Amino acid sequence: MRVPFIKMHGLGNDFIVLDARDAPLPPVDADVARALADRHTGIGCDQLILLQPSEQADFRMRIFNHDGGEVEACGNASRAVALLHAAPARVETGGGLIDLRPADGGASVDMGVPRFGWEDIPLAYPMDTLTMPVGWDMLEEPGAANVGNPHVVFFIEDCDAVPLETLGPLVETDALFPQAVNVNVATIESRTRLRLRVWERGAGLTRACGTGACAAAVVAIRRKRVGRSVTVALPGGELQIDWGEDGRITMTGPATESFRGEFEWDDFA
Ligand SMILES: N[C@H](CCC[C@H](N)C(=O)O)C(=O)O
Repeated sequence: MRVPFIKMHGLGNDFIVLDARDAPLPPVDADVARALADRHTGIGCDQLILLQPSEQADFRMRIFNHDGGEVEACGNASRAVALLHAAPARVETGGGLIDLRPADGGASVDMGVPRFGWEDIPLAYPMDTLTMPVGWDMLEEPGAANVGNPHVVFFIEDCDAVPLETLGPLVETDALFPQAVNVNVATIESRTRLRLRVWERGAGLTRACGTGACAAAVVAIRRKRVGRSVTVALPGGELQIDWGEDGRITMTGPATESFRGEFEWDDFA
């Protein structure tokens, strides 16, 4: 069976998008996702995005990490899907309902209300999540947030100096995080700007992470290090994060369609 796909990215965080809203596809499981995501033997992506019909929203967006694991949220992919859909939409995700609004060359996404309770992150046991009394080598006293998916955020003098390829997986898989965690290292540059690098759960170092930008911004705001409107500068480019008085996070930034193609399903299933 020949299956069409759309290759997209948000600031270099790249996706294979399978659109099954009008015509069903064979079931996508971890093995299929991992095979398609493989950059040597597959098509290659950080996340595989599957669009399906929804009973409770305009459509459903399912997210599979590079390692095949299905997860609840993906900020950059939400903007890519908004570009594809080319109209405002309410989308069902594993992390709840989100609202997409295409904006010139990208999109604005209502990412909902972040949660900060230790059991919401989740953590394995009770702990203050604004300044956690834990550390791994040079990474200490992070904050945590669930923005549809779990994030831990370390504030560092220079986030570019962190050996994230070694410390990232150490934190990602620590037993403190029963569902693993996305690992963010941030440097505050001013009251309106922070620099961010992310080791993503199930995907590793990516050029950008939309939910990471949301998590780093709200933790920095809770710590009164920045105002409620923050530019987050990631290796792949910038996102605008606004945390409204209503508690909802709005993320705005670019999205790009790279190319379209098709593959033989049986080669990957
Ligand atoms: N690795 C993330 C999913 C993708 C998030 C990132 N690509 C984004 O743009 O938010 C997780 O396991 O929760």
